[in-house]
Amino acid sequence: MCAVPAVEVVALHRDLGDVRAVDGASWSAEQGHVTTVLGPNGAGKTTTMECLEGLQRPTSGTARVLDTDPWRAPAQHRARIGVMLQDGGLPVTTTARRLLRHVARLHQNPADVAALLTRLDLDRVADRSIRRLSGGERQRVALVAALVGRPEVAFLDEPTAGLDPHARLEVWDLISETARESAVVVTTHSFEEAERLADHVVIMSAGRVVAEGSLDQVCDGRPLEERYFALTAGARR
Ligand SMILES: Nc1ncnc2c1ncn2[C@@H]1O[C@H](COP(=O)(O)OP(=O)(O)OP(=O)(O)O)[C@@H](O)[C@H]1O
Repeated sequence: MCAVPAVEVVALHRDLGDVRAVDGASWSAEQGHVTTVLGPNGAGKTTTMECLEGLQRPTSGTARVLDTDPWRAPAQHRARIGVMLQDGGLPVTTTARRLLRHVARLHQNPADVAALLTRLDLDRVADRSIRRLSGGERQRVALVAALVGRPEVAFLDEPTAGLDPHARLEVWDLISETARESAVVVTTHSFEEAERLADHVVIMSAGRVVAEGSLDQVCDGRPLEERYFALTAGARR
């Protein structure tokens, strides 16, 4: 018997006005794996993620998460999913600690907020309003908010963009640990991040998937960076 993948995208199209943001993409992500999605600006990564998060409706094709259509999913489904959006999307008048305790209370079996704050070096700023945090601090709060409910699937849109090297290591460590029990899907522009984290790699270009597989399969004996440039040459839009 073949288990259904935690995340499945099949022939996904998404038109936004006269732009075909996603153009027939198909890929999947498994429980217990970090799947990294790479691709040039405008390749359709965020649009695909938003279809999987139930924030956008596919024009055609399917996006399924835990064998459920995210667009029509009930609240119980959403509680099983963690989402970190590219622009954070955090309320700014509350403190990180209050926000994260609130999010934790929405879940049945949350992780320990205090331990996560310490782990991501946020203790010092946790009682300050989010408005007064640095960009990198906010980003780590957004990551904790996505993971505190111990989601079965986590979608992390560029989780380490702009983080300092210490913070990046802490975040990579947390993502790898999370993936022991979940499916984690990470969009990134960092080859280093993909090489360190990925069990599975998807490369998108101009709305399509141009490569998918393990790092070894996608790289085929060459550096990821070299493969990426060869696969996406001329496709920026
Ligand atoms: N609301 C919108 N209306 C029209 N076009 C849009 C809209 N949102 C996104 N697009 C276009 O859809 C395409 C895919 O955008 P998307 O944000 O999915 O790319 P991306 O791969 O996430 O890029 P980046 O690496 O810059 O985050 C781009 O050409 C973008 O300009």
